[in-house]
Amino acid sequence: MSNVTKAAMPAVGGRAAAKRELPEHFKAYKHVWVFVEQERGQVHPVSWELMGAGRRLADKLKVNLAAIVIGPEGEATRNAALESFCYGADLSYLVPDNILSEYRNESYTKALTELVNAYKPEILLLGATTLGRDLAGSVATTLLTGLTADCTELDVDADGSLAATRPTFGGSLLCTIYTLNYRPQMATVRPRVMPMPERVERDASRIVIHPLGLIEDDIVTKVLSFIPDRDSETSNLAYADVVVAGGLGLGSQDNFHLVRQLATVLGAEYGCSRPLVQKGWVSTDRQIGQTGKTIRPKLYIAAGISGAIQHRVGVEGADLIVAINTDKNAPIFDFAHIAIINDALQLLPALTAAFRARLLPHSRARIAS
Ligand SMILES: Cc1cc2nc3c(=O)[nH]c(=O)nc-3n(C[C@H](O)[C@H](O)[C@H](O)COP(=O)(O)OP(=O)(O)OC[C@H]3O[C@@H](n4cnc5c(N)ncnc54)[C@H](O)[C@@H]3O)c2cc1C
Repeated sequence: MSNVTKAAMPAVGGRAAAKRELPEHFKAYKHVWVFVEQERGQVHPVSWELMGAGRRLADKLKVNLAAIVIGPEGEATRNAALESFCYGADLSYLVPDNILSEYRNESYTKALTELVNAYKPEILLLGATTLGRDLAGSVATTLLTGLTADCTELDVDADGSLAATRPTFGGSLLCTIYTLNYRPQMATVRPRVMPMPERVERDASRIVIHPLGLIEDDIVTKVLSFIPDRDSETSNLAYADVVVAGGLGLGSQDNFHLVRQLATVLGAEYGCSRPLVQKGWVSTDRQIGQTGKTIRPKLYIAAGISGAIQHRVGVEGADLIVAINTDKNAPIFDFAHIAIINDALQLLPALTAAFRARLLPHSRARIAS
């Protein structure tokens, strides 16, 4: 509704023609906010990644960066607010209330929209996690403002507008989306898309505690108990230092064990391209790419993966990409740092044996000492 893409702009006048003067009541909207996502006392690292991105935007706009911490009363919620200063916050808005113990859309939407209406940020960023996506959508529709989901780049234009860039047309194009005439300008970013800023020990400078005027009877949803997903803790793919992945070039589900074996020897996580998930060879949480996980490992080994754009966007933040492919013209060689033109079915077991011979004596020595 309120979002304008470059592609949809009128030919004459460009974006400037689509921008009207901000309505008077939006002119007071200032500063950049990052929603600090925490559940059961654990802050999701995407929140700190967003603090890094938010800091850059706030510096460009010469405004403050605020961390938004919503959760139950107690140390964990307060610690999340304190920690936000170490990742660059100038101030933190804290809504501590036991009604917020478990995430529920109604109570969190109420808390965040109340904060926005009271303190008026011009930019509001959230992680594109399950919780963040749910919350961002309902906050944007409640506030009747624009939301750009799954951004890969955030910047500020010369006129101070948020330029939120994301893949479109199945990842083959990037489009930059503006929320010109509404506030706040909202965006979500997936974990690992933005680099993690360095943590610098800093004292809390300013915490604003905002009381939430909500009682349990006002909330329709009740949380009876929390049962973690059996598989939710099995993969740390997005945050792994070393990732080994396989694609259709492996030829069969049975051959995927070659990827797992190398990953085990390297102490790495394993992943795959989308077709392997679609074929049911590998579980969904292992998919890497635009519609899977974004990774930023120190080392990424891709075996039998062609390097389609939708895969590339999920891996190009890796420090070192080693690609194994039989086709010397495979697109993955356009962005891999080391290209190995070879049969993955032969090379993967050879690499596993070589690393096992080199690494295992060291780990045995470490265990013994
Ligand atoms: C909206 C949308 C979203 C998508 N999201 C994602 C996503 O998140 N992640 C993703 O990965 N894809 C995604 N895709 C799919 C993507 O476009 C590609 O189809 C997919 O990445 C291809 O997977 P692949 O590289 O495993 O297979 P292929 O493209 O078939 O490539 C197989 C490669 O293996 C090589 N090969 C063959 N035999 C061997 C061998 N013995 N040894 C070594 N190499 C060999 C071949 O030369 C080839 O390069 C998406 C597509 C769309 C339209």
